[in-house]
Amino acid sequence: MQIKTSSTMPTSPPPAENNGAAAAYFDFRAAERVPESHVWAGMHEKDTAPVVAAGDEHDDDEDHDDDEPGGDMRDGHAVPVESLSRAEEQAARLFALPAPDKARAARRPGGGSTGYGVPPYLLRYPKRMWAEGYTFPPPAIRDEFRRVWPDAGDDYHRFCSAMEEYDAAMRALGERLLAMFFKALGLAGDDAAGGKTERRIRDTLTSTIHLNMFPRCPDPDRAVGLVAHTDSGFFTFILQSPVPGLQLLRRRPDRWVTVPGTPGALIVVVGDLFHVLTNGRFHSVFHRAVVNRENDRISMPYFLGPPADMKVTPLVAAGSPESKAVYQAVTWPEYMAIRDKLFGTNISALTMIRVAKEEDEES
Ligand SMILES: O=C(O)CCC(=O)C(=O)O
Ligand SMILES: [Fe+2]
Repeated sequence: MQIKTSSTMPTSPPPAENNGAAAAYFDFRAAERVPESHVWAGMHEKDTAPVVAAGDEHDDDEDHDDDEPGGDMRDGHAVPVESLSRAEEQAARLFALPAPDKARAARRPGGGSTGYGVPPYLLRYPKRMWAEGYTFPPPAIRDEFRRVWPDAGDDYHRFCSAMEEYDAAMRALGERLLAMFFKALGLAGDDAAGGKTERRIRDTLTSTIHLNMFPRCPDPDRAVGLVAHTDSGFFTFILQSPVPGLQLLRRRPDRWVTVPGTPGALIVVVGDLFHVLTNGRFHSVFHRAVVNRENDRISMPYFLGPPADMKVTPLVAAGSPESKAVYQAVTWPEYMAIRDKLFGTNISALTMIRVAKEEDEES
């Protein structure tokens, strides 16, 4: 199945002052109601046109047939299910640890996003998400989680091995998907101009894992698991569990589509830098996570992107209708700096680096 999406910017709330003290997680387990600090009043109403079951979504005549989908469910992904379920099981064990154990791996000042706690960019919102989480680059797994399990016993080793196995599986999938995408774009093969670029991108792909826990919520309509955003890198894999919660934004009319809880299915979310790389032929997709009253939900998004020093330059296929690059070449940090400046506005960072009109641009 395919879910077509594109890159409208939904409304976002005004920025808040960064408040370090707010970085600590609230005790979700004990909550009998959603406290003011976590209430996103009006957010769902304003952003959510009726939520449509994804199964009703396949026919899509009003969309652009020649665009590639921004979000795509692939359940024939050939990733060993044991690798996925072992990682999920270990993530669940991690989140079930007592709060002080989890907090030992807290994000360090100046340490970027790595660690446990509210990521710096989420602290800029006036309200907190109904979620807790870890962020780490796979090479840091053993160091990071030694903080949670200082004795480096069996629990530590089981966790690290499961995450390393997950990393290897997702990375291999990322490399395969990259090859498929290049083929779909007519850029594959040794002779094509894209062949060299493909190899360079594949050989330098960087990755980050998020482990998100969205606890069940006494008033899910007034809380948000993760606010609407696009991922900024190339693409992200989000494994689906039986508990739904991921929503993708679909256009015309704008509405949030709930991805069904299909265990073992992987959603591929296209990020902004892949939008740039493909010169707008693949659209980055707005998505968010909602919470529910009955069940906790764990997600383990796996992000793939370029190294920090790589200029991402739009690939223009010979003989394709887009004969000119639509976007300026940017590195990931340059792009993030633009996104950062635009926080709290409804201006998309992609618009800021656009140098020519996209063929399919909405008028
Ligand atoms: O948990 C999900 O389904 C979405 C997570 C996500 O979009 C993210 O961490 O960037
Ligand atoms: Fe995301």
